[in-house]
Amino acid sequence: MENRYIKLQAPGCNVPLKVVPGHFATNHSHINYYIDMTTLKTRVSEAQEVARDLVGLYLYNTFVDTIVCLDGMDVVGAYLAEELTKAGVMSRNAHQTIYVVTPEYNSNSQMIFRDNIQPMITGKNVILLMASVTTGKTINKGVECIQYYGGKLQGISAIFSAIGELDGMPVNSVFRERDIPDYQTYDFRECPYCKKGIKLDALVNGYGYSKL
Ligand SMILES: O=C(O)c1cc(=O)[nH]c(=O)n1[C@@H]1O[C@H](COP(=O)(O)O)[C@@H](O)[C@H]1O
Repeated sequence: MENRYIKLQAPGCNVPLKVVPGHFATNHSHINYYIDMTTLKTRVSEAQEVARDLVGLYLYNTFVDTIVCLDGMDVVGAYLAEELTKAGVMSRNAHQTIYVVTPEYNSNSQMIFRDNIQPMITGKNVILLMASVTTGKTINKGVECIQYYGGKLQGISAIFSAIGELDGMPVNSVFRERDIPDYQTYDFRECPYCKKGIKLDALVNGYGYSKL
């Protein structure tokens, strides 16, 4: 798998998206490309570039108090906070600085925030930041969690998103479906690869992949 990477560019973005064609299962669907975000999420120069691209998608009259990171997006989240501040996006936090937090998953796979983190969500202007979005089901869980704790959702951002909006809320992304030629996502019951008896190459989630 490591040798099958294809690097794709998006207009205005200086870092490529690495994708691997094949047959993969996420938590919510089967997909024909694994999108490898490893270096975009962990290499400082790449995370900074992604943050610079994402900041342009926010209006300067938006308030941002907290960035909730899923999919291991904390490094990008910290740079996004810095870029938002540099761009003049305001925070209502007492110390004029943005919080960057990650929810915990409980034993029922629900996203939760402990008591010490809840004040960074309740009544705050929140951005949800993800690595990749395919069906939007993970976004729904994140939004449910933010709203449960009383956060005010101001935006959703991702490095890659196959959808442009969810329930009227735009999903801002550096890379879109059109940037990956022939990107397909299937309900596992309808997956044409499975129907042809083609085995899965790997299971993928926000941490990475495990080959099968
Ligand atoms: O389906 C993805 O977006 C996805 C593609 C991929 O190549 N790798 C991967 O881990 N995913 C994960 O699938 C989840 C999003 O899928 P949806 O819930 O279907 O939008 C996120 O947690 C992604 O990290």
